[in-house]
Amino acid sequence: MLNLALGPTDTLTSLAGPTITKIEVLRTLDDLGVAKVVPQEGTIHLADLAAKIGVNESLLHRQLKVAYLMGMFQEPSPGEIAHTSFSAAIPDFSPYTQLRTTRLFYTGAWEVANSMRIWQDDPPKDHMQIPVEMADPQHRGMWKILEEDDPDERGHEKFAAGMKALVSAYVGTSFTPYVQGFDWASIGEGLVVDIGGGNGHIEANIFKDLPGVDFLIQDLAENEQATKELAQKQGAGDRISFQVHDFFKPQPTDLQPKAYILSRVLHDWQDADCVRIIQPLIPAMEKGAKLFFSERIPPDGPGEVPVHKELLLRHTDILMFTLYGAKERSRGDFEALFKLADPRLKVKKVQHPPSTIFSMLEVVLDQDQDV
Ligand SMILES: C[S@@+](CC[C@H](N)C(=O)[O-])C[C@H]1O[C@@H](n2cnc3c(N)ncnc32)[C@H](O)[C@@H]1O
Repeated sequence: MLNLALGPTDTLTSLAGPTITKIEVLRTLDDLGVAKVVPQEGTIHLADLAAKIGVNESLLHRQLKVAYLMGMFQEPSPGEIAHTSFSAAIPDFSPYTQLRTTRLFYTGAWEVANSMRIWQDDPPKDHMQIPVEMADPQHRGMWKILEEDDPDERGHEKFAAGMKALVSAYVGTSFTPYVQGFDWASIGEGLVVDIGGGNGHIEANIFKDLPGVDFLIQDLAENEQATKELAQKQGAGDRISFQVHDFFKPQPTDLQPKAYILSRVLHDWQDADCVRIIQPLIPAMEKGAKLFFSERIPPDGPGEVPVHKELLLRHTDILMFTLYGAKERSRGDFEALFKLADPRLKVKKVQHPPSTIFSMLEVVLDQDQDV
């Protein structure tokens, strides 16, 4: 509707101009911590605000004047700055805003067209065809850059915080879809392993709802301390533990988990890598373990979900290509992928909880089927 009202040229002018500026202004004000200094109730004078964050008053005012047009902050009387409900939400979402607008993500986006020109084979012949890797002078992968380039040496910690902010934003303060979206009743008591579980923020928020279940977070060593600290802080020190584990390697045989969780892991990887992540889980599945996935699942066909929701799903599909040469997968894509990993893998249930953009997918091994 808006495109029709504006016409093609104004739509393009808006996209290539003000739309980009809006994102830049959000990033700038977020980076400066403006939303934390503006009081939740009442106002703060512009001069005081500028002094508190240590910037020039008139430069700040120019950024704020764009922000007002987005419904972000307001100036109820000249020089007095107050929150709107939108700007009040900025601090909680800040880790994701900062992650999504980092140099790393932007430089990758610059290379998407170049990557597409040379990406003729699927899977590609070498990693150099991935946009982020093409943009990096040393052609490092996304996780390596994250680890090595963060000025505070906290790249992984910041990434995990971004993931937490994203989940919290969609489901309010609760992680309910992780509790309601999987068949925990069939698990009863025992161990559940979260593969690529980051800093364990999901378990730290659901363990109280699942009294019989202990969780083991497996991830890269960079996430160990953060997981332990978070578990302690939430009073889950005896329920949530951490194991450094590369998910391409065989699973430790002594664990015998009731289920594995893979939340937002597969969308970072191309099909062949996903197969290498799933196959080490088959021995435990032959003993009854289930797989619980949480992923964005775009529709197989048009019109299956509302346009605004499909846009949220397709936006990360492009992002996954930019960062990893990977993708978001529809239910059909997942079924084809599981078949590739082991033909006995069956999608038992897919749930699309209304309160989140993420879907919950349960997969079991059909032991009666011959491989
Ligand atoms: C997109 S994050 C998802 C984090 C968490 N599961 C969530 O839903 O918020 C992907 C995770 O995979 C981890 N990861 C990347 N490569 C890995 C590897 N080879 N072995 C284990 N974990 C890895 C990252 O450190 C990161 O925590």
